[in-house]
Amino acid sequence: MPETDRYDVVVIGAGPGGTAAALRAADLGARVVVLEAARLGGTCVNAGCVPTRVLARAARLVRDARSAHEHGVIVGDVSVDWRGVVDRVHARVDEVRAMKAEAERFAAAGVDLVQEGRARFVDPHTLELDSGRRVVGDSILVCVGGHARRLPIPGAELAILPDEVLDLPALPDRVAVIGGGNTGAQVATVLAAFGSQVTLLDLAPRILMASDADIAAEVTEAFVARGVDVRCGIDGVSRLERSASGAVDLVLVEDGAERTLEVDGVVMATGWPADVADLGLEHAGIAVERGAIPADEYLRTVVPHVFAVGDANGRDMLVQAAQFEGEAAAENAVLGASVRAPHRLLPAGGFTDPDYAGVGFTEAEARARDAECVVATVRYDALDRAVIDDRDVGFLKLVVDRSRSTVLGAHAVGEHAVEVVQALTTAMAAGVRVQTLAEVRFAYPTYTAIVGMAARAALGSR
Ligand SMILES: Cc1cc2nc3c(=O)[nH]c(=O)nc-3n(C[C@H](O)[C@H](O)[C@H](O)COP(=O)(O)OP(=O)(O)OC[C@H]3O[C@@H](n4cnc5c(N)ncnc54)[C@H](O)[C@@H]3O)c2cc1C
Ligand SMILES: NC(=O)c1ccc[n+]([C@@H]2O[C@H](COP(=O)([O-])OP(=O)(O)OC[C@H]3O[C@@H](n4cnc5c(N)ncnc54)[C@H](O)[C@@H]3O)[C@@H](O)[C@H]2O)c1
Repeated sequence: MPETDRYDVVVIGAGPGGTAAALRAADLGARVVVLEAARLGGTCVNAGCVPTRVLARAARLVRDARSAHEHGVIVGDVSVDWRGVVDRVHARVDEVRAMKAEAERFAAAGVDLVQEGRARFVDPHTLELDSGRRVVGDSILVCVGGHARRLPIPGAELAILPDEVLDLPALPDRVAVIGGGNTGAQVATVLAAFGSQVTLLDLAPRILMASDADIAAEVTEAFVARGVDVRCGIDGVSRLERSASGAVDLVLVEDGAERTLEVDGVVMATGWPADVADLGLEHAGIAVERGAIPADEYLRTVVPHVFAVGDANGRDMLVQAAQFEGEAAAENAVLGASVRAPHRLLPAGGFTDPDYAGVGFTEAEARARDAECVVATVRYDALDRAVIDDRDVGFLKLVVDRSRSTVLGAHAVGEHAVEVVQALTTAMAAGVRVQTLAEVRFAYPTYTAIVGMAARAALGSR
């Protein structure tokens, strides 16, 4: 007979969502176990945010080294040692993993950690691991995250997924990135900075569909200025074929006509379905919809003692959302449903070049609610610090209500755009009025000074 353990709360997955959930549930006095099939930390640390940030930093270094002569600094020829870049990524990931020390934090909180393979439901309260061990929970928090989607097209095996970029033996001379969401845009930025000729393809009419439309337009313009071929609104990618020269022929349909693009590599960044294929959700009575586990505002699935958190529920696929949802679900599981998602303020940003970020309503969302809302945009070329640094591409757009008192949304592109939006998120969380933001004295010369400029513009413009 396999061993069976009983817990108040069983957490599946130790990414940002599962880690936050387990620690919160333990904090509330529950007996908690975390089941993790792979490395602690989940997508974020091991394959997502952290490696992407290290690559983004290397890409900036290339850019800055190439333009150093404009500042009177002579650097000489700049080239990329791809193996060196990859080694650096792995080293930084290990450093961040060590810093996060989930196992130690679980032990200190009295949370059991079981790493005996993948967990799957055998009934609504019981999970079985690859080892055969069974774990029973009063509540089960499904924090399994997701994975990159491989398009179901002939020759798909000739493409790589975003986390496989680091496995490339060398940088491709010509590369097609399919999908211009946050992931595809970041992959495009990095490969372009490292010298690849990048074509970015998307079915959607523009890249970064989740962002404010002006953000997408500005990032697109910057990409094009750097030689990235951005092709949105394509009808589809039909197939990939190995060409006679050993390259890959990517066959796409654009404006109704079939075209072939010869490239040396293809990266598919076309979506992020939940990791549910082998989770046995059918044994718990839960159906998957559009690649995710449906959950209500309290993060409960159709089975009330089973919660779906983070990327697994397919809503806001961000670390900050997963952590918030993990804590909320833990409280709802232990204390009874009272904490709701989604979150009112969820800043998000992408580390392309230039950076972009947003919080709150986009202009389109705000106008759909009230066409008379006020929008003020200040461009980086009016910001002293951006001009001083020669980083004057970008803008901050502030969306405020028609009475010009409340910030409804903020969207920025440009150097340190994510930090600029973060500053506004803090103000929005504190309910700071536009008038107050306009009166704040910002240190000179700083990027965040643009917050005061935009607030003053919002008060002045009709
Ligand atoms: C390239 C890339 C860059 C990103 N950059 C950012 C960024 O800059 N900022 C940001 O906020 N977000 C970013 N994200 C998104 C972010 O990584 C995710 O939103 C976040 O990791 C979701 O956390 P999670 O806990 O829901 O899932 P995950 O982090 O995916 O963790 C899920 C865990 O569950 C485990 N698991 C899965 N199935 C089982 C099973 N059956 N049994 C046991 N264990 C299982 C997995 O091994 C994994 O450890 C990025 C994503 C990608 C792909
Ligand atoms: N910096 C960050 O915060 C960050 C970075 C990466 C990912 N993420 C999150 O992870 C999640 C997944 O992001 P993602 O970019 O991998 O996926 P996504 O679903 O956000 O974007 C996929 C893109 O691929 C396009 N696409 C789909 N099928 C296609 C096809 N056949 N041909 C051409 N284009 C096609 C879609 O139109 C879409 O623009 C998102 O929620 C994102 O917010 C966040």
